[in-house]
Amino acid sequence: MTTTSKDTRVPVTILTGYLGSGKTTLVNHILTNKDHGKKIAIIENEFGDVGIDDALMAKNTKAHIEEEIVEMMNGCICCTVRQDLVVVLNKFAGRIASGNLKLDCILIETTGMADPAPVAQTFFVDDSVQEHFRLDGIVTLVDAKHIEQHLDEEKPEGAENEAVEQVAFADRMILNKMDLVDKADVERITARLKSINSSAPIITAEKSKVSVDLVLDIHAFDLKKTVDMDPEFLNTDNEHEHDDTVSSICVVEDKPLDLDTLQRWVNYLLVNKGTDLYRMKGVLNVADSEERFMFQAVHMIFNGNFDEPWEPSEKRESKFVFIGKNLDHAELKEGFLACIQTPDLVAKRKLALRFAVGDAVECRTADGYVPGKVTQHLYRDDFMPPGVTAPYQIQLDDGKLIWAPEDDDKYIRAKDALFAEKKAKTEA
Ligand SMILES: Nc1nc2c(ncn2[C@@H]2O[C@H](COP(=O)(O)OP(=O)(O)OP(=O)(O)O)[C@@H](O)[C@H]2O)c(=O)[nH]1
Repeated sequence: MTTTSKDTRVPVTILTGYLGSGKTTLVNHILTNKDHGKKIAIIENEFGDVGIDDALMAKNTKAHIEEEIVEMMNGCICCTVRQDLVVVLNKFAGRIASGNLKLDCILIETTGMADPAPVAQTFFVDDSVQEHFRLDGIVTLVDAKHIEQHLDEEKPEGAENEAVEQVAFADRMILNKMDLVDKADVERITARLKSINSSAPIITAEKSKVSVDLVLDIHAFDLKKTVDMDPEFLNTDNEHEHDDTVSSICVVEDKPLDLDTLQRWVNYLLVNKGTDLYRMKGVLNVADSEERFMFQAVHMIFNGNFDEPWEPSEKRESKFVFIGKNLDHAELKEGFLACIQTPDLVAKRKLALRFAVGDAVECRTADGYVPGKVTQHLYRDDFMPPGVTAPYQIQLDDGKLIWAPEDDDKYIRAKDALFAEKKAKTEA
């Protein structure tokens, strides 16, 4: 079947792009932008065993989705769950045929590790899918900061480079994260993308903000062009192989995590493992917080914040997904579990502090350093931000109770430190 102006089949967009390139951000943008007036169904696919994208989707986004959103988890859409895609599409077709659903388009968000070709193939080899749906275009998100690393990656014998495939099969590319690169980078990357795929227009964007008309219902997929590029495109026996040095690990844990320990550990990972750790995502249950901690990292770039409160009906548990190359699963799991706030961990944190309860100290206040005594370790009150504990509570000599945000001389130091310092200098 070919596309004609009378074609009433529902257009389907395949949204692809490497891990962390901004696909979910684009879906959020489309769903919260009401101006396009389109009724859109989203089909989501996640690489790991644990679904996180649904939780990462903003509440206001969800309000626009109604019941159409479908999340398909556990695996890769281009391999194991391809048949599930056919089932979901046929379910939509049934609802449309019975008048229960009217859709202007469908958006399939693939995993960052998916090869878009086998997903696109579904629209030409499955009769029922072909009858009701038309592949409108493959839109590839490109992370301007990290794409070169992924295009350059040497792959094991026989394995495909997914980042290259995603660029090669694109009908349109969105060169995203413009805020993280300069003009020279953009020129170099654009030339590189064009050398792989000269026909797909490249749109630059920040935070995946592009006009919806440039992405949906664009009539961009061209079967002839695709078969010319890849003569095996329609061959259903053509197996593709992923690079199995890239893997994912998911950890789910219901005991609350210690924010301070978690931050130190994540910092360690970003600094020491950021090259091979392509992606981290988490929805975390942090001790002393009624709000969920939402967590995202792409290589060394990290975003994390407390978000909406846990719903009363929601299970307070942490879900953490890591995706990367040559990951040491046992080490990551152990590192994560070491962030659980146990009595031992709390005792260890107290032991690591420089001053004991009762020690005479000086604290920096608006009036300079003021003397006082440590009254409590790991202090917390309701006025403090979620999850945060201060290393010390101190009673100043005038009776006032304050807390020190860090165990650092900038905030708290030994009593008479300045005097001792001056004395040492004079003696020297
Ligand atoms: N600095 C910057 N960050 C961005 C931009 N667009 C998206 N991000 C951030 O990049 C991270 C990944 O974005 P997502 O939209 O979740 O990426 P994704 O492609 O859906 O990720 P996967 O589904 O894991 O492959 C998030 O922390 C986003 O906030 C951008 O233009 N600039």
